[in-house]
Amino acid sequence: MPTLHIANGRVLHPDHSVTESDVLVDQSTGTIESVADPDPDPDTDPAETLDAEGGLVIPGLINAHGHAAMALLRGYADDKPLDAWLQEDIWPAEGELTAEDIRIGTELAAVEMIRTGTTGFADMYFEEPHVAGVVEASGLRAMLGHGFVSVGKDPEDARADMEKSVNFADQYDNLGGGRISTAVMPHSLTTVNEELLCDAVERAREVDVPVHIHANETTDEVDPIVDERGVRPLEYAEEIGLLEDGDFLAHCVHVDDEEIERLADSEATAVHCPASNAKLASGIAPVQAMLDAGITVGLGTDGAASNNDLDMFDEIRDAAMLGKLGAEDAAAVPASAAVRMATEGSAAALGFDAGRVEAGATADLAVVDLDAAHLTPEHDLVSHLAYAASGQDVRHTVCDGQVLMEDQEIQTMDAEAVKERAEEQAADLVERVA
Ligand SMILES: N[C@@H](CCSC[C@H]1O[C@@H](n2cnc3c(=O)[nH]cnc32)[C@H](O)[C@@H]1O)C(=O)O
Ligand SMILES: [Zn+2]
Repeated sequence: MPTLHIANGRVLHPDHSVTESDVLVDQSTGTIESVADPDPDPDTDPAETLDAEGGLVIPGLINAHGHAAMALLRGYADDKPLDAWLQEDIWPAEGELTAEDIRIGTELAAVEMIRTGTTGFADMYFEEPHVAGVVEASGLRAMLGHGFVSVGKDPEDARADMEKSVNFADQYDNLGGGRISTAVMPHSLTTVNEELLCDAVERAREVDVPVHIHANETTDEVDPIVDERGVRPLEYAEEIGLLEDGDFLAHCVHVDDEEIERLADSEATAVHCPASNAKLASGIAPVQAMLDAGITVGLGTDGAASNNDLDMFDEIRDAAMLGKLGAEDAAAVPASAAVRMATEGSAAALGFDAGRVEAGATADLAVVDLDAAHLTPEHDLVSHLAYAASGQDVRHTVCDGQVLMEDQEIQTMDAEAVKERAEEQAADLVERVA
């Protein structure tokens, strides 16, 4: 049975204590076999050793909301609010996206994620079978779904798109050696009409997958629901059958106290996207209040076109910074809470048995190099993860027991070729849109 030995480093445990420990990974099951004191005289001869000397073994970070192929639209349109940005720039460009654009954009995202210690991600986009192909080849873990809207569409086309979302979720769940899971993904509570939303939720239950949706991202999204229905969006969400176990809501920026309570009383989770919310000036989510209420909160970058990178270390820092500003309290969203959002919070939101370095968990890990001026001195390593480290400090990335990056060299993909191809494809896309 092949064993991966992550040796000579320190380990961040689920309680956020740090010890000098070795991690043994059973590569046949992709799980962590043990986290134990370093063995000075190992009598077994592990097939593979990853040297973590001077490094910290952390759970692989999990990006719980995004649109991976939008990496191809990074820097394409900036400095606009959500509605104008989507309608004037992004949707017209997306109208021209081919399956090949999406495959290459997703490959670019995969390279960036592996490079920066992200081992799992959620993706709401289109041409998802091609996304699944990239997930399979890259070795990452992912929760995938076909996103759909009804606004601006012929009702029959919109219904067909909803069916496509259900069929994809049904057919691709648990593929990729179990690394792929799926959800039905209506775009938002305002861009999909009530009838289609209700049907999508019902169909998701039938095929036994969760629902992922953008919720309460901007006031422009909340106000029409309140005006037309006289209820807050999350009450509407519950009325149409959402907020069940496994459902996860992106953003939750403009949620009032009653909605926070409703979400806390439900089995659904929230995914906080601080950088996207700041860049589109959507607002500041009441993250500390959500955590205090007992809501499981994960962390996501959203698409690279509204971030503009997929580095989850940045996201952790933004979550802590914005959380403090929003609560007007420097004690809000402390380092440890922000790190937990990107690890166990995101894992719980996506239903991954990951987000912790512990025997029995899936072996989704990253090793962060601590030997850097910006990570010196070592008063508090959790503080460093939240406030000082970046994805560029990641030395090794492991997912499902497979080494995806060793010594900053990606093993499963040709990073240089992917970048070159993405550059060409993006230029080609811009010509097609013009
Ligand atoms: N527009 C598609 C379906 C939606 S897929 C997911 C969509 O989310 C969009 N998106 C990206 N970032 C955000 C965000 O922050 N809020 C809302 N939508 C976003 C993205 O551009 C993409 O169109 C259709 O024709 O049916
Ligand atoms: Zn989004």
